[in-house]
Amino acid sequence: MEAAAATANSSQRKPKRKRASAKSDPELDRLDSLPWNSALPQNDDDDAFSLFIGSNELEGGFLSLEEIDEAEYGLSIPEPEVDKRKTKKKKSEQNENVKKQQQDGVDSACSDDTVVEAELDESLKSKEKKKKKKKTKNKKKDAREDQTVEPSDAGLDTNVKDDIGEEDVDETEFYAWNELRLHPLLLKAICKLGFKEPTPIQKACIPAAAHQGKDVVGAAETGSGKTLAFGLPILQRLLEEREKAGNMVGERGEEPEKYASTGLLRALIIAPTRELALQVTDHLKAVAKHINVRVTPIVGGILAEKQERLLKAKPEIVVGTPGRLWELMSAGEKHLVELHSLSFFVLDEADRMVQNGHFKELQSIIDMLPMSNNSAEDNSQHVQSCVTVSSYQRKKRQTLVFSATVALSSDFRKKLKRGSIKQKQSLTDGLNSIETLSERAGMRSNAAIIDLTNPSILATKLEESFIECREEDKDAYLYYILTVHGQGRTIVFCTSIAALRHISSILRILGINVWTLHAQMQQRARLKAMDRFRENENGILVATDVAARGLDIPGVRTVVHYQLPHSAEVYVHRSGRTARASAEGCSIALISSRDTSKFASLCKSFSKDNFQRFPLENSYMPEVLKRLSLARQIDKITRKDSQEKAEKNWFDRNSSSVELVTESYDSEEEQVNKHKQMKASSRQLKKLQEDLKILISRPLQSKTFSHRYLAGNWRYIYF
Ligand SMILES: Nc1ncnc2c1ncn2[C@@H]1O[C@H](COP(=O)(O)OP(=O)(O)OP(=O)(O)O)[C@@H](O)[C@H]1O
Repeated sequence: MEAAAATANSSQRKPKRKRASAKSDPELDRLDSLPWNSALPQNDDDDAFSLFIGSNELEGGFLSLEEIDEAEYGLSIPEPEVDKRKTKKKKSEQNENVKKQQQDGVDSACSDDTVVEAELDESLKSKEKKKKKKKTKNKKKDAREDQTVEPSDAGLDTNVKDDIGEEDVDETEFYAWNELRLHPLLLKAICKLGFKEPTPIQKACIPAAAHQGKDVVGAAETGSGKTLAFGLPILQRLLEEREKAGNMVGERGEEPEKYASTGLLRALIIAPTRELALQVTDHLKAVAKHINVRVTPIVGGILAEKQERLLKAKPEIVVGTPGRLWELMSAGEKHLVELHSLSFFVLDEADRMVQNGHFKELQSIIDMLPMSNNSAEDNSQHVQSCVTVSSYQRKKRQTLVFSATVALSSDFRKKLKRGSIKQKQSLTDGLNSIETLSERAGMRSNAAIIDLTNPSILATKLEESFIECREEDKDAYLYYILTVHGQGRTIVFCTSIAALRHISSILRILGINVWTLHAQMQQRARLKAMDRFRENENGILVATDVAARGLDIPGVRTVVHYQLPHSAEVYVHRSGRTARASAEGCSIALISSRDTSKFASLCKSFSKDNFQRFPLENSYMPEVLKRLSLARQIDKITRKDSQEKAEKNWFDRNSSSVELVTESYDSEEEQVNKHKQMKASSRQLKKLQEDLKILISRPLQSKTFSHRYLAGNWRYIYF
């Protein structure tokens, strides 16, 4: 049953439902017969001065944010500190202007904020007065209803008193969201987050996913807001169900549970890494701030008891990694296997999950989803829990697949039309793995396929550059970038943990504090590194590609490819950690002779003949190389010492475990020599450390300057 998506601001006309050819559902018929009652005050007299300032009237317009909150949800957003009369006048002029535009057929969603001062005629004023009286009456009536209709467990927090901070919120800045017809409580959170307009991927995906009930395949550059492009439709659907249930309860005085059962898993979002799953959770919680929806991460590294406790709370939305999710689902975790009420199945960074071996787990998870092309009744036969799933909660499940680099074959839609894939279909049957997963997840042939990736796929404001150098000098050029160029947060990407360990050790010896992130770290250490990096606005994170995908850390100004990645996709995701949400950012690749072929294919895959050279000031390099020479010697000695200590400890540990009495087989003379060597190297280490300390105590100066004290004043002498 393709139920028409109701909107929070619908017009009086009840949306017509498109009835599927299948036999009708008495329950749905009963629901259909009920009078449709939008959640917002209606203006009965059609020619009344419209309060709507959003999309065209046929679809129902929008109240402005503060009118919704005041009129409907008992929220008081204080007017900005300006002359109230003027604001009122400006607003009614705005609405008058919009009404005029609507009559001219102009889409008022893009109504011009600088409304021309129009003369407000007497009739409008009298309508305004009548409207005001009616609105107050409505408000009282709705407030009464609110008490009876919206009980707290329906999840709408109707008495949110939110300090949006009137001085910094000009509601006219948020009109761009009107066209997406999102619920006021979502708009409220968006407004508070300061998101002035939807990003292109959100504009393109939300109508299809939230109001047309479609499956979506979305691809857009990194940092373009894909998380909310799938997150907002999920929350919108839950709010609409609850609101509809609330209206029904108002009409019939029954329990809301009957219409909008809570405690069911409604959305399952799968992300490739723990960090990304936690980040998606945070983003969703931020926009779900004013509604009672539980969003829970299911990732490795969280204690099993904690995980069980979280699931016992029966979250409506679960965000997890494939491994951990499958581990719990295959163990029969109740909340995760009762999927009959699932309305959304989301794959975030879908191609990454396929690449790094999660394909099997993903397929197993998908194979547990009830087949989405059954009618509502068939699903109900699979209901294992005692809680019935209301008829509109049994709407078709929507599948949303997102990434910055989703590669779809041109005839993907045709393949979808071919009907569901044979269970054992191998990957070689003309479907790539994303398409296979999408089809197995029940993606329908009318899916909205939205690819906003620009030819280079990279963020528009990303400056890409490279530095050519010797492999052994990469650490020196990295030191230069961090000390001379460095501004804001920097992420340094390596492909190997050995390289990561080398440069993080060198940088620490040079007095630069770095955090590291790689797959061999314990979960707790990884999360701590991420937190510290986020806390420090000039933080430096040295990471392997585990951090490449999806991580959204604000203020990352520079990405350094210390070692080039193995694929163009990984390069895109690495570089996408900066220049997010239309911010500026730069990515710098260190290219040695080993990297030339990889670099050439990278340039080819982005159809770029070459990246721009990074504007290096070579005059700094002599000083830089001097410091690096000392640092490398110190690193070599300390590494050798720690290796010898580790070997000795290992030997002692193992010999004591087998009660073997150990004695040194070195001769007296050898032992004396060893001791002398140790003394010499510790003296050398001390000397090197002192020399380096003097060097780094001075700011890094370019070699072209020589400071001389002359006749009581400083004068620079150029060589
Ligand atoms: N409409 C918006 N206006 C401004 N900022 C937004 C908007 N939507 C999301 N953001 C912010 O933009 C940043 C990037 O969002 P998000 O992580 O969803 O991008 P993404 O496309 O998923 O990136 P990636 O491909 O790296 O996963 C986040 O900090 C998010 O809070």
